[in-house]
Amino acid sequence: MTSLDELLASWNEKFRAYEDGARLPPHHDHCLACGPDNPHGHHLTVQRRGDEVHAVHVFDERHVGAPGIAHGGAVATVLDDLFGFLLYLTGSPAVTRKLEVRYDSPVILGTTYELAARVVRTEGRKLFVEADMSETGGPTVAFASALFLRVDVTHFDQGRPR
Ligand SMILES: CCCCCCCC/C=C\CCCCCCCC(=O)SCCNC(=O)CCNC(=O)[C@H](O)C(C)(C)COP(=O)(O)OP(=O)(O)OC[C@H]1O[C@@H](n2cnc3c(N)ncnc32)[C@H](O)[C@@H]1OP(=O)(O)O
Repeated sequence: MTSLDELLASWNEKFRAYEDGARLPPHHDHCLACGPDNPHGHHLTVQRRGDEVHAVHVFDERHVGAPGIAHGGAVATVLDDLFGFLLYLTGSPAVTRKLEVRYDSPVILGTTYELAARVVRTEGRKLFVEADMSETGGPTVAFASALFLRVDVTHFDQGRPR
């Protein structure tokens, strides 16, 4: 498991300019949504596309809610984490203060979905963000809006083992 000190050391490396189309780094190796070393995770991979971040994702049996359908919490996890990749573009860490998810249609396990997220407005520390998810060329199956608040690095010290 990556220690907090290792994460802090990687801070500057992660918050740098990324070329259009570049794959963005996971928040850390065990992040529930994007960490490659989390066996329960979604292993989300995300690219910068202009001012947006994009992902292609398939939910599997580990994230089942009703049979054959992704759990709503799993869908929210992925959308929330996708917002976390916008922070690489805005240049500073922030955390979710409020998240609202609209579930338009069931998200089917084993189906490929495309996700896109963007910042719609900033006001001081506040980032207002939106994301949508659909099959290629299809209608939106889930839409999320959120308020993220910029925090400084001491915020993450709260997770240090006591
Ligand atoms: C150490 C290194 C680590 C490096 C790792 C690698 C890179 C990682 C990069 C980035 C990491 C993020 C990865 C993303 C992962 C996905 C996202 C998550 O899962 S995040 C986890 C879930 N979220 C929380 O755990 C937050 C818990 N909440 C808090 O800690 C506090 O509430 C906090 C810090 C967010 C805010 O607390 P306050 O006391 O500073 O501020 P207040 O009182 O809430 O208000 C600030 C402003 O916001 C407005 N506000 C609050 N709620 C609002 C609402 N619902 N609508 C509109 N405005 C609202 C308020 O009215 C106020 O506005 P006015 O400044 O007065 O203008």
